[in-house]
Amino acid sequence: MKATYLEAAVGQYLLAHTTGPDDVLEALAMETRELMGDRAIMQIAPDQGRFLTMIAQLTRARNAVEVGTFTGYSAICIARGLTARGKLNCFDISEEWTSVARRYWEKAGVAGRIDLRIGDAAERLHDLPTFPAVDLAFIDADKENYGVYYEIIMSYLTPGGLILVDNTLWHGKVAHPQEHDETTTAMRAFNDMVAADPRVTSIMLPIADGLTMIRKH
Ligand SMILES: C[S@@+](CC[C@H](N)C(=O)[O-])C[C@H]1O[C@@H](n2cnc3c(N)ncnc32)[C@H](O)[C@@H]1O
Repeated sequence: MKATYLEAAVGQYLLAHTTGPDDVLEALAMETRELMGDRAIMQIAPDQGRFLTMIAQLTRARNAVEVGTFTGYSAICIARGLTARGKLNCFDISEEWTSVARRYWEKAGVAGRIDLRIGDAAERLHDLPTFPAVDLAFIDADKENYGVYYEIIMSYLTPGGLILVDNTLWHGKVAHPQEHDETTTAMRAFNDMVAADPRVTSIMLPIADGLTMIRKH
């Protein structure tokens, strides 16, 4: 369970009362555990996946961006929620991990709506076309660079567009000033920056490891 700040029974209850993943996502989660071992923890949780699809549907998103794709679970969830001719541009540094993603995108029937760019997202995000504007983004990569990705995506984001950011509670450590490790400090700085950003309205949701939803004015 990713919501480590919740009592385990409450976390299990919450998952049991959320529409679960389909067979393709279940198989992807299983293969990711088999291939990646401990690294499989990087995959988003099933309730987050459900949330991403719903948000894409509710916002009628057409042009989405994902930073941090890994084996492709969140990308499937976003792509499934896009409008009929919607596109998702994914960014990741790993050919190896995203080769699994490509296989599962085919199985999920969403390969045709996803473009994957391999390389450092801080550089590759600048390759995005300026039209159509981005209306939905998901940031789930190296935490120390969240601020960089946020600023680049903001420059492509349409007014009213949404950025969703994963791991913003960072196991609850951001709320404890005695925690000073590099990632906690980076995540705290990112959260403070978003909360003070006059360009946006934001809400931090206790879903999985913390998911912040940010709407550009
Ligand atoms: C937490 S995982 C993403 C999990 C994914 N969203 C899912 O649903 O399975 C983080 C990913 O960010 C990628 N990453 C790390 N640093 C990066 C960078 N500088 N640019 C692009 N991707 C990066 C890693 O290769 C890894 O696949």
